[in-house]
Amino acid sequence: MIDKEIEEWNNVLKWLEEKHPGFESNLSLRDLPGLERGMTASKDLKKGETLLHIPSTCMLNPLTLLPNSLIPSHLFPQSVSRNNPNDSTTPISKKARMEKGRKLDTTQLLTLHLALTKDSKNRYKSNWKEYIESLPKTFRPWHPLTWVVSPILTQKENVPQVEWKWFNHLYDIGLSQAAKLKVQDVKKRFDEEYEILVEVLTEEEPFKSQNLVESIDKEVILWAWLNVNTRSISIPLGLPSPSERNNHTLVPIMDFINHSSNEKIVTPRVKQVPTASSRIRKLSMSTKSNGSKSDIALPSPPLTTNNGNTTMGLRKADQHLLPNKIDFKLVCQDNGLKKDEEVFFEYGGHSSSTLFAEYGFCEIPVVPEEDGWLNMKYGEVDLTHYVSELWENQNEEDKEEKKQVLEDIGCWGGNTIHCQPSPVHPSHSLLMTLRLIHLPSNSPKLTNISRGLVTYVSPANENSTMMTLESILKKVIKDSQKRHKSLKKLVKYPEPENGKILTSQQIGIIKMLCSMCDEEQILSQSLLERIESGVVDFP
Ligand SMILES: C[S@@+](CC[C@H](N)C(=O)[O-])C[C@H]1O[C@@H](n2cnc3c(N)ncnc32)[C@H](O)[C@@H]1O
Repeated sequence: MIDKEIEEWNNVLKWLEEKHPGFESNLSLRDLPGLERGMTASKDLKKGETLLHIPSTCMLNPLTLLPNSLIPSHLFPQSVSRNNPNDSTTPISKKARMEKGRKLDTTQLLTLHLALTKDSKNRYKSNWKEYIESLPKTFRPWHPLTWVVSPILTQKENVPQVEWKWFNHLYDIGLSQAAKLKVQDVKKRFDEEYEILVEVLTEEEPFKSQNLVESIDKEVILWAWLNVNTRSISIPLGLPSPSERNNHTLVPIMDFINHSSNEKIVTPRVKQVPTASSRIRKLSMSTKSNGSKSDIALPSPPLTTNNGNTTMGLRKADQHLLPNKIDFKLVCQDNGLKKDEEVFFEYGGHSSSTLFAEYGFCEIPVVPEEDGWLNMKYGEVDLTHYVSELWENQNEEDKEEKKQVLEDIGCWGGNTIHCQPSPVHPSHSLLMTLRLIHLPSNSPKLTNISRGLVTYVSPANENSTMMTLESILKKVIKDSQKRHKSLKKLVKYPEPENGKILTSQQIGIIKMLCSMCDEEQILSQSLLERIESGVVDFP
């Protein structure tokens, strides 16, 4: 197994070296049993030395795919002007899709490309074959999306039902309401994309005549979709909004780098630099570049990017980045790297529950004690579920009016508590939501609140707000302790009906979920103590 992975890794390197001039790497694959696959320094490296240079030609996105694909070109996302007012993030109905002419966004197109490589008759060969073979082979059983997508349809492929039931049960008993909401959100996105791709396979030629919908089943699409969603990097491709759905790419090698938010160990952010050959062409071009500064700095998920300072000796005026002519470059951080030290970068400012729902892991502090959690850069507890319960008790008219006010001041949603900047505090949105919940119907203060002129309502309102926050925090702690206990029980008493000892992977996942309980309890307890000691002057 490990030999196979090393062979696949060597094939990718060979492919990059032979077919993609400009590729440079000082990274090696770390593939040890029990450890997450990752990238390490191949030798001692000093500040500023190149860790990795990935040419634009080897990236997998609609622009590189268009001349190299059997997917009909009319399905590709259209390169139109930005900020098209008709673009929307709302999914459109099948009828509307047909009337407008079917188009796939980048996520869907890349998912389709990966899925087509699994055609049993091998009709869809990919120029990225070596890269695709290096991708994770399956996301079952560890990615939480797979815990809520039943493998029933794939029984023919012998996906073990017993294992799925165990993970589905784990989802029920081991996830906080906040994490469940986020996993459900991922599922909703997957279900929508799946429906669209089935339509494409069923109705578009040549897929329709080839009856491809039979050979590319849901399990294949799930595999492809999760690869795209857990591994792509934002980049300005000049494709229409919503940008986070269109302007991203798969990037060989770079997508083997794991996440950390620890500033002491992460490399400087990924730099986007002009593809070497594009510099000459670019200087003689009179057309306007699509790569404005704001495009380049686009911080959209899954992985953050930054142009940093452009390198390659270009003058400031020449620093345009052209879609499809952008390389990625990683350079060594200030304190250098020792040979075999792991290389990380930050995927984005994500909380544990977001990392878990989207990528299937969460970050655990080096010292997983109280201080460790309180010092995490993105430490957070999401109270949405508890606030929604209170919100439901408001009368309908109140709800509408207050929701509008919260939207006006940008405080609708975001009911979280945070540990940075220290000490633990509620978000402004959470405070404003609780203050409004305690505001009498038709209060004259609503107008000034909606104009952003007033945030503090009255001592009595603040008192009620703090009491509610206290009671929510107590509930969070209680629920989290209960969940922690159930998780511990799972490890202690493995499933009686199959009598099997848990695998190390199952135990690892339970430990991760227990850590998320620790984070919830430590942050909530810390805020509770602040409130109980009389700190009520939150801004
Ligand atoms: C972009 S890939 C990184 C490479 C990946 N480890 C691999 O084997 O191909 C993202 C995935 O890596 C894993 N990952 C990334 N950072 C991690 C971390 N700090 N701890 C555990 N798993 C991590 C998660 O499974 C995530 O979905």
